Amino acid sequence: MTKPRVLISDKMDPNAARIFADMGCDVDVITGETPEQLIARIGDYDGLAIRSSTKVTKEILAAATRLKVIGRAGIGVDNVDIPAASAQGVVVMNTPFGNSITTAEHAIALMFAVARQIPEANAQTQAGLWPKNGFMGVEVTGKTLGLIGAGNIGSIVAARALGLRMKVVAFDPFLTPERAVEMGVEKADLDTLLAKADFITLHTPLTSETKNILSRENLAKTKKGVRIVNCARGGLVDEAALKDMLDSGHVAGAALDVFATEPAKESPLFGTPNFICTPHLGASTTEAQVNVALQVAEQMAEFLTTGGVTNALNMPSLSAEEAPKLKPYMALAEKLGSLVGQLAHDNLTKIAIEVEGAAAQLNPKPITGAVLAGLMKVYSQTVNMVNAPFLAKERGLDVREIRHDREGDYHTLIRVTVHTSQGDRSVAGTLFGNAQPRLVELFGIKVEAELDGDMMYIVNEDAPGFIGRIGTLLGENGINIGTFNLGRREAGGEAVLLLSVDNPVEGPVLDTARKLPGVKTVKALAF
Ligand SMILES: NC(=O)C1=CN([C@@H]2O[C@H](COP(=O)(O)OP(=O)(O)OC[C@H]3O[C@@H](n4cnc5c(N)ncnc54)[C@H](O)[C@@H]3O)[C@@H](O)[C@H]2O)C=CC1
Ligand SMILES: O=C(O)C(=O)COP(=O)(O)O
Repeated sequence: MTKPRVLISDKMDPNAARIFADMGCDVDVITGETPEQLIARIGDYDGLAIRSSTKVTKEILAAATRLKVIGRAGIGVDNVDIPAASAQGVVVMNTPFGNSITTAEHAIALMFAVARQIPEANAQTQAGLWPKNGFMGVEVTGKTLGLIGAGNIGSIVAARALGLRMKVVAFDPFLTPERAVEMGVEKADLDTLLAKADFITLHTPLTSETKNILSRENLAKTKKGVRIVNCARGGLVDEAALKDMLDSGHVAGAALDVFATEPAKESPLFGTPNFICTPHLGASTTEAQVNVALQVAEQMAEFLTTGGVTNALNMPSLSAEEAPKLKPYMALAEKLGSLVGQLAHDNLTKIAIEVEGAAAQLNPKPITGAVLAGLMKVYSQTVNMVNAPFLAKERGLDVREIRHDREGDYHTLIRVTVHTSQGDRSVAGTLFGNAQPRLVELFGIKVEAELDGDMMYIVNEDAPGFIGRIGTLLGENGINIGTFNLGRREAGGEAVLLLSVDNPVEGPVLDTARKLPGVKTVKALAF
């Protein structure tokens, strides 16, 4: 098997490259390239490991024909076009905790730096000015910290602030009252926070809701003398309004680690008194960088070599332990989806995926993803488990997952039922020896067939002589039959024939087969 190839395109701790190599990947570290250079290169890689500098745009994804996974050594993934990656079937994963302590500590460091004007005092002292009377700071003890966003980083900042004997007021619509009590913070709405806070720190992602959350209007609602720290994402604070408020003295100090446009090589804020900044250094400690590098490389290599999925943002997790168990089920699910897609794909509005017996003990999401991927191969060459649920949703397909713990005739079963203009159609399959996918039911008729390679599907009136006739037709056209699977509703009723053939059955042979006496349907299938 050829090794998966991974590109590390942002500066990352060398442990990442080592882990990729140790876990069986070929890895290249090529950082600082232009988008054009990356577009020219990306087609050779199965995995792309990034931090925040590489912007994974639609254009880059379009050139990434082999790409299976993007791994973000860090938290924020706003530099990745996730809908485009999902549509293309590329898994996007991050490392949601590896740098949170470090980033929380940076927020606290910046809070102290603005409270005591440390950067400016340092600069003037080193310039030989000894400005002992030029600086008067404030204590943080007893002050109120307004926390916007109380997730992983916000919670750590809150704990540190409480340790510094501050009061913490938090605004986060998803913070439950119980969790607020547990954290020792007061849950508040945004206006209350703005009115109460002596310091405000931000810890939310940049979304349509949080963009400009500290707008000019909201900044005007803050207490005079407030100090503001943004270590989360540029765009949360209106930078022009912040400049005006610092100039007027309403805001006593501000510290930004992140800017609306990065790299921020110029800004009206630069040079403003009581304004300090760092170049997106929130995650830049040795500890955090080792954490995220190890984690992203492990997650990506595991996905590329075993199919295990951890911390993916566009697909359900699948542990390395689960992945081998699920693999044969996913193969069965994809084959059943594909069979349904090839035989009954017109006007599909609903699909139900039922798992029974041993299959019901497994994570249902990958099974559903595989059924949908098989089903939609009829429409799309690039569909896979990652993008199939998105494509199904886009098409308005109603997808249901049903679990039956009981065992029926088989110890494990997956049944796929679609609702078509002709009514419900159902196929079911099992695993022989827990490994070999087998079709066991086709549109209400019991059969037993391996779905593999080129096949032919025939529905006919069950009557003597038919099998001979079809055998002769295929033989005359040089088509060798591999396996022959027959099922029927009742003697003399409707019969289904599934043949595996050594080469595809072409149109003229299918047409002749359709004209044989008693034949209702003939179709070539491929798996
Ligand atoms: N400066 C840097 O180098 C770093 C920045 N970050 C950024 O810090 C931010 C926070 O990261 P985490 O705490 O790990 O994320 P998280 O997902 O654990 O927490 C985010 C919190 O924001 C809350 N939130 C969402 N919408 C909100 C809204 N409209 N109003 C108020 N709260 C809202 C969520 O409910 C959640 O609790 C992210 O943007 C991340 O990218 C993370 C690491 C390093
Ligand atoms: O993890 C995050 O969200 C960060 O913003 C850290 O960014 P970086 O990896 O330092 O470019």
